[in-house]
Amino acid sequence: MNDLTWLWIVLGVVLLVVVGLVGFRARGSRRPTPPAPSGPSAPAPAEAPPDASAPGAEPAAHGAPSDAPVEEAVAEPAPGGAPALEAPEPVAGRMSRLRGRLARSGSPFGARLLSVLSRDHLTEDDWDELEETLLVSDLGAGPTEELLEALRTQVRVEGVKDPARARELLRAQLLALVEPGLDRSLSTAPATAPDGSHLPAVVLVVGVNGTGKTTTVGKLARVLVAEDRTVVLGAADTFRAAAADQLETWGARVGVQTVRSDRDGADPAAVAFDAVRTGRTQRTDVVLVDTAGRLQNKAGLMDELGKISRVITKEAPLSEVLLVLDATTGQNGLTQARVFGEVAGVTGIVLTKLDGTARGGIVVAVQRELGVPVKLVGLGEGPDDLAPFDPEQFVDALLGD
Ligand SMILES: Nc1nc2c(ncn2[C@@H]2O[C@H](COP(=O)(O)OP(=O)(O)OP(=O)(O)O)[C@@H](O)[C@H]2O)c(=O)[nH]1
Repeated sequence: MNDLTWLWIVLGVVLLVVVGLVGFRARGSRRPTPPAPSGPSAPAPAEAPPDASAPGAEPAAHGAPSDAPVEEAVAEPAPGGAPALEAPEPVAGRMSRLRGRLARSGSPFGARLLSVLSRDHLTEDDWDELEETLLVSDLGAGPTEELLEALRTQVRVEGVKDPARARELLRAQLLALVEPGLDRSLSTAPATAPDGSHLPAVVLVVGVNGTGKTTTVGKLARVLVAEDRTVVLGAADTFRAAAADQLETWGARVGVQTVRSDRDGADPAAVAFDAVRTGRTQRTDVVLVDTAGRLQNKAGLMDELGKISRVITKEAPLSEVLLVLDATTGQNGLTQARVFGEVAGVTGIVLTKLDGTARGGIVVAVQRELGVPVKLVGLGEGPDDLAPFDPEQFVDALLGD
């Protein structure tokens, strides 16, 4: 071989190495592609400019951490190239599966109550201890007073002879406060319009930022998919840039389409409208609409939620308005609940992060505050850690058995 041949061989090898390196880097930086095509971007018939100057408007500082668990959990690509669809866990039995986490929201609450109640002769100090324990659990002043009154009467009449009887009394009283008779079912059945066209059930999800709305919409989509319902998601949280991506990722994992806008700060009502229209034309059972949760003045909130509801109801009636509340925020959560209750016509409460608090009494307080039932509870960051609320299991978990 002469010198020229060697030169060609060396050049060829260098070229191969360069091409290989470029290809490797390009593959490493690609985002996972969802299996379902994303929905049409909202045509935004009445788009408003981003309202960055609104009172209380703020960049969502928690955006990054809240996205992390979803992105990490994207399914591995199937052999065909598209990510494999996940099969959500069955809904029945979820609360018992998550009972260990629920128990954390009861202890030491239940244990302390039982230990005081089982004492031989209850002194005024014992009753004070009971009252303090109940108040610390976020049960609220009214329900605490009612519970103590009922217990005092029973103790006076029949006495409490043993821990088993104490537990029985306490269980019955706590259960009564949680109101087991309330209708906690979700209205997710589609209907037919007078003109014979299809009307999906529309569920609007509201609440302040960071409470877990987007996560809850994603988990709820899985609940519905597990029940063989067809679902469309509407990413009407156009305020936080990553929210639509986060929602789309949740949907893609179970083959659910997300309707979103291509533009940050697009009119949320336009996106919500588009999602519901998509649900109508595709004859979907349920449309779940995520909204932005910025804390602002009541008038601004009323305007925004009012517009979203009006625009949606041009297409289909609202079946549910779910208020997402973070169980760890205690009395602050109740103040938020009051405002949303007044402006949004809430039909049910989703209490998230019950796994992260020892203050399970909030269930009672928030139901009293709004006069609507807790329908779902969030018990962790896992995709299927959302369960229909079951009062009996909840009280049993509080008391531990
Ligand atoms: N431990 C626990 N974490 C939860 C639960 N629900 C949601 N979270 C976490 O709460 C954080 C905020 O959730 P998001 O769904 O982004 O909250 P958001 O209300 O949509 O926030 P905005 O889009 O800013 O309005 C995320 O890290 C979630 O993983 C729950 O039940 N338990």
